[in-house]
Amino acid sequence: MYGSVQLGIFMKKINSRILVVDDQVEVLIAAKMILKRTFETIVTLDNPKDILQTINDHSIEIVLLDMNFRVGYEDGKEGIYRLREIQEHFPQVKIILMTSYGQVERAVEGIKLGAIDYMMKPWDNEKLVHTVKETVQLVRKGRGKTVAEKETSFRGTSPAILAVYKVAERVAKTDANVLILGENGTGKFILASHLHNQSARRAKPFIHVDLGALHENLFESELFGYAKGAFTDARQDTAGRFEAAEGGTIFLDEIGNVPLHLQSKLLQVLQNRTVTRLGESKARPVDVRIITATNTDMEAAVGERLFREDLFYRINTISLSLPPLRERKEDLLAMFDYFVAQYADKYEVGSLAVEQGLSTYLMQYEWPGNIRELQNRVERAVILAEDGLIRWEHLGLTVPMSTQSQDNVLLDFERKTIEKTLEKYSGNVSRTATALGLSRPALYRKMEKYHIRIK
Ligand SMILES: Nc1ncnc2c1ncn2[C@@H]1O[C@H](COP(=O)(O)OP(=O)(O)OP(=O)(O)O)[C@@H](O)[C@H]1O
Repeated sequence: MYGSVQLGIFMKKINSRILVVDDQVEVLIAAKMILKRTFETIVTLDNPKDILQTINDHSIEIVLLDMNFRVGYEDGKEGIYRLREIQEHFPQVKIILMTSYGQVERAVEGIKLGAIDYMMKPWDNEKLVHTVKETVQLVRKGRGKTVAEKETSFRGTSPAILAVYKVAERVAKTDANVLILGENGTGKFILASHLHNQSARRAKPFIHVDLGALHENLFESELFGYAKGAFTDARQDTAGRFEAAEGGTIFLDEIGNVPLHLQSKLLQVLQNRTVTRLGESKARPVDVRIITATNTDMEAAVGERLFREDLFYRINTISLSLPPLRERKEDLLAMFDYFVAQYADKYEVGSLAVEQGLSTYLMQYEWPGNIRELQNRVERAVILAEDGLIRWEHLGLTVPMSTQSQDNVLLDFERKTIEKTLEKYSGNVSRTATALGLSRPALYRKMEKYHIRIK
């Protein structure tokens, strides 16, 4: 019943460039056969010495890297060496390690060094494809971070964000379905992964599915899986994302985009806690926590009958609303500094200063793209900054100038900067003045103006 109509759709591959490195040619052939069904470009290599050149020649995004390349040297050291080499030259490339029985410790060492994941050889085909798909998503979303890094993300101290995270801490421990609301770029993904990481399910998978990016025709097979022969291109039994998340959490992003006829299928899964693969009649139980997110007004969508009310109530046991950045401006400057430091580190540009008065403009701007926009603009600015100074024009923004409130923000910023710098230099006025690019008398005048005393 899922025959030829879907053939064309299933032949559409994920656009990604993947390199598999292993000294055993059979392994390369097998990996290529499996991966090429799903991914666009698969390059294989049996000599690790050519890795860097190959990554460069094919603009590789993901490397599946064996850990041993010579008979008699099976301690995984060479894998670690190659991992470091790739990271040094191509820090944006994501690496999945392939390891044999008995070498998990070495693979874990690799994860600590920044590899995204590891696969045991001989691998399970479904898991291989699944892991690579997850990594493609990380590449796409620019989130090639390890779990540890995600946890260190900047949260802020504004009442608006603290309130959300206070509820989140309580909710995380439960299995309640959570609906995260918020404009694009407000940190919904970060919050969802935080909920998972704080839950008892943390050691199990966290599976992110962007329903907004998922073609309607792929919805069922992707989420629920399919049996061999269910449609022309279904060459083997394949688990869907719900099964992949077994024991863990599934994060259904952009839930508001699911068309009505598919909402009922989703509702069935949520109600029965079972999934039925396409082409099968057997219902398989799944133990999965469900977190959803959207930037659409769900109540309005329910009112307009675009979203099923029963499904809405089921996903909405608890809802958490992330404030837009313009409503948490208390966090803006600290978050700006956080991203500057992060990108200065990434691009190895040393420490960067910020043009005087820049914070005024930052505070004036509305940030319609929220944290993502701030992050992207800072990245751009760090790249464009000259002589160690970030200027307004590096951000590529235009904002009207010179109102009373802007002046106040500017003064406030200046006062805080002086206080912080004095603190940093333990009240030493000469060193503070030098750090701020002021003469000592000028600094004293400003300290007097702001009533700053040395503690
Ligand atoms: N608290 C935070 N600390 C550091 N970075 C953050 C924080 N919140 C969000 N970001 C960054 O901002 C960007 C957007 O965050 P995220 O993807 O979680 O938002 P979103 O609401 O899921 O966006 P969208 O709705 O567009 O998918 C990401 O690159 C993320 O790393």
